[in-house]
Amino acid sequence: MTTQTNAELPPGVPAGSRPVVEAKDLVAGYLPGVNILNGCSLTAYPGEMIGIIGPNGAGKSTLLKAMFGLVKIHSGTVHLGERDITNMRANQLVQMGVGFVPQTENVFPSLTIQENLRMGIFLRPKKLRERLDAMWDLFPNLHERKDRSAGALSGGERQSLAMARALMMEPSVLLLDEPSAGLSPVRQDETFIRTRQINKTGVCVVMVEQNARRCLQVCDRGYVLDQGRDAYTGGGRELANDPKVIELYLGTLAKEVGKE
Ligand SMILES: Nc1ncnc2c1ncn2[C@@H]1O[C@H](COP(=O)(O)OP(=O)(O)OP(=O)(O)O)[C@@H](O)[C@H]1O
Repeated sequence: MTTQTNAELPPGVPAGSRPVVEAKDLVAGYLPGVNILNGCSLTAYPGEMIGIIGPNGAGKSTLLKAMFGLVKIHSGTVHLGERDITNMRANQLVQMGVGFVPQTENVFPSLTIQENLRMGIFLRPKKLRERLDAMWDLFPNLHERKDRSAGALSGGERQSLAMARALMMEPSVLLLDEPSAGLSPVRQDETFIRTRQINKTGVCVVMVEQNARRCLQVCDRGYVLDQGRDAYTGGGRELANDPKVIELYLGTLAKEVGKE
């Protein structure tokens, strides 16, 4: 893993901090000989909330999946703290403290809310009660409906449940793939606020988002991916106002930033 001097740490990250998770120079893809990531790097420090944005097909979801062992990494490394987790399997990573919430099919629709949360911690059943209580505190709306089937939930509630399920194992890093996708603007806003609350409980969050402007507003730092590489990185607001980033997003971010 890279040893960073304090001078290289992002603004706001306390001196002496070590990365919680670090992906370095990832080359990865779904099919032999077809790379989607072409040398992509990302570092998240304790307490950070990181946004990954970029044009369609840039490889944002692929980056998260590669970090979670769902896409084969051909070269480059992923570290969780000091430990090399490159190409480890997802079930191992969950045990080690990596949570992942996919964009779709992220709950068991035929199970109740409470049963879904139980599934999230079947590897550590002794912690069930304590973690359930923590989740009811964080997501009181889920508690009210704990015996309701997950299939009957609205999009926003389902997204909350998916996050809660991933949090049952007390991950040190939570990877979220487009948590606001398909939600109304109000529900999107709630999702961003909720995600920030989760982050404030001490979980490092790395999220892919289509809603680039809102994502950059709430995140400490962002990465802009283009063609499988991290083209730009910086503070959230700094990136949102960066002409180069705006240029890459002509037609999307450019218009939105112009409204501010
Ligand atoms: N399961 C898969 N098998 C083969 N190719 C895939 C698979 N999933 C994604 N891809 C390809 O990988 C490329 C990057 O996809 P990815 O979903 O990572 O992009 P993205 O930046 O998240 O895009 P979007 O914002 O549209 O979701 C695309 O060309 C896509 O077609």
